[in-house]
Amino acid sequence: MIQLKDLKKSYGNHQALSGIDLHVPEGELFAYLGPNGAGKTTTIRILTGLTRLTAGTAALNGHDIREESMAAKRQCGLVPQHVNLDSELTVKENLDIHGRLFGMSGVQRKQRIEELLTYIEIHDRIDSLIKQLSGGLKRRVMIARALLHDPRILFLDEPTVGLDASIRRRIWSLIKKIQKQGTTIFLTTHYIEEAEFLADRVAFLDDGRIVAVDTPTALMDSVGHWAIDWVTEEGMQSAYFPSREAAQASAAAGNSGFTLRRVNLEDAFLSLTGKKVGTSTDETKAVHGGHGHGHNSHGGGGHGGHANKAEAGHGAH
Ligand SMILES: Nc1ncnc2c1ncn2[C@@H]1O[C@H](COP(=O)(O)OP(=O)(O)OP(=O)(O)O)[C@@H](O)[C@H]1O
Repeated sequence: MIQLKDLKKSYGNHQALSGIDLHVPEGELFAYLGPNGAGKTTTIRILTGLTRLTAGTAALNGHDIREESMAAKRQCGLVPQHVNLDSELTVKENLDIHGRLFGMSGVQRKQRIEELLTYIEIHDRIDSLIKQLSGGLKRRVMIARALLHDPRILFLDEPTVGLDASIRRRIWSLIKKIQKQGTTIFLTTHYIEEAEFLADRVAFLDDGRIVAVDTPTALMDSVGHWAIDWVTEEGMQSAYFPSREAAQASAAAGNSGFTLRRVNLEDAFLSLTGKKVGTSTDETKAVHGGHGHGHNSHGGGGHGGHANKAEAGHGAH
């Protein structure tokens, strides 16, 4: 369980977090979604004891991170955004060092390392040097390292950034498997599909503030179910509709090319903030069309058909 009350963080005059309130119950997979600089990593760094909060309170499984910092730290494991394994050491040696830091005995370390490497399916690489591993395998070793002391809460900061789609999906399965064991998972991402696929609930973070917290479905439903996109001189525009038929009817009334697709979390974020979250890797959902459409009719079609502007091409990471 993670509890934040009015959490604030300033770096000099810059307020990175402006009063975050959150409750993540035990066993939940919670995604923290926001664009670059929104404050995702700062939140994780505070919760894992890597940086100090400026105001407010935070607790992990009831342990206040300031008053009971050691107990709070034992509750959690962290997989940081950037690979920070020792590349000249083997998988086993990297994990062993971490176990020593947590005061585990030699027998405990040996047993747990064997168990975890089997669990994450890289036991055959136990004696490989880190520098010989692919990006996906390094990420798995980092997850194993974070789980070594058997934490009840796992923080994953952009766990699949830079990995290709098939490797990303393997990491997603592993994350789901870890959650099934009862671990609370707090994950930051700006991959829309990652939050949609994995999360029980999602928080939208923008400029140090939470603008919405709900299930992915509820957040998407608040916008509509189907979207059409079209390009104007001002950039990409989108309109949202309650049904595919309504979206198609509106698109057919126009006179330029359009894309018909399902609404996603990016649309929900865009509706609330006017900004894009970041990178969408979804290649499959869009359907292209293009005849008879007047742009100004977008958004007028029925319930939920509202328009939004997004800068074309913005948001690549
Ligand atoms: N050590 C620091 N000193 C000064 N400013 C910082 C520091 N760390 C972060 N910031 C600023 O705080 C804000 C939040 O940064 P943070 O790294 O938490 O964002 P983020 O959502 O994790 O972004 P990203 O997706 O790029 O990792 C940004 O404006 C960033 O420039």
